Amino acid sequence: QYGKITATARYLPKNIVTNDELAQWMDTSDEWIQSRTGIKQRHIAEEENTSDLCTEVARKLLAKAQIDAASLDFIIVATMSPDYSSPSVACQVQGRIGANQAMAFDLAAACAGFVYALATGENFIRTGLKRGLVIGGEKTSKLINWEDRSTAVLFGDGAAGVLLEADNKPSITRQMLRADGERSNSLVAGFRPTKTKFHQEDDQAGLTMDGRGIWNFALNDVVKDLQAFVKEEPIDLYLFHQANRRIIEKMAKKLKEPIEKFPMNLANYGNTSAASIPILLDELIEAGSIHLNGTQKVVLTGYGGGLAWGNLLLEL
Ligand SMILES: O=C(O)C1CCN(c2ccc(-c3cc(CO)ccc3Cl)cn2)CC1
Repeated sequence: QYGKITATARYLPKNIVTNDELAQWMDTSDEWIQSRTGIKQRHIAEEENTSDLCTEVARKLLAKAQIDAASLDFIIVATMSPDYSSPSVACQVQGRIGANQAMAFDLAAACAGFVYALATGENFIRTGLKRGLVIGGEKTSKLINWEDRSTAVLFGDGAAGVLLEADNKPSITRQMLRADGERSNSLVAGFRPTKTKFHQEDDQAGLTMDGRGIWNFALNDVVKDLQAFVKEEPIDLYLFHQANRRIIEKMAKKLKEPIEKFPMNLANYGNTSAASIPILLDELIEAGSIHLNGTQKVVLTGYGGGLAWGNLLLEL
């Protein structure tokens, strides 16, 4: 048996912050942000934390699929911004929706997290589990250094995910998961300093990113592996992690594929890290661009902090 995506859902915190709003108290401008990133606005959670965003997604998935939480075998949450080290976000979701038969754990692969998590869910189904949730959820707004205009304007909060169920036909037909820890300082966030009787460390400044380094990684390593991954196979849609419009345009050019195959919604959400691909997937299904009738070849590509990156080939 194989995994089949049978429902998708997204949840965005209600507070929308426009570029102009940021420009009121940060030395930036709508013109700079839009021209360099393609971002126009982002959702920033207030009292809601990552577990709240992911719980809303789980509730929507159960309602859409008309299934009972107790019928779930697993819940995997991909996040770089969990509420706690323990309990995991996945366990918090499991308890809040009453999925008392589901094992549950978080997966940390930053912006490649959803691709890693969906591959992991697929592998559980191929080894016998029947049904589970795979969710990407972030509140990176709590990790960001809001004094650093080079990163604070890029990120947004949000969550989205899929219901994955056993089916006798394969639809996630190829996986490629990669990492390069030698470039782990390319995107750093969430350090917990030791402050004990035995050892004391200073706080770190909040999220830092080597933009140039990740830019080159995306255009070189990610593109090269993607070419090997798709080989000569005709692909209908490429759902890329929504980090930056200009980067995606350059990657499409290097792949010699028309930009129409690379849908982008980052104007509305900014970079939502592990949530960006499932938010895009849910919007495309809602808009009818993806029909879920097994006729389309869709590649999901996550890439970012770790460095971690990965591709999945879906026949949706
Ligand atoms: O134009 C400029 O000056 C700047 C140049 C640097 N930029 C970047 C660079 C890298 C990323 C990025 C981030 C992640 C993390 O999710 C993953 C993947 C990527 Cl490609 C996003 N923006 C912004 C505009």
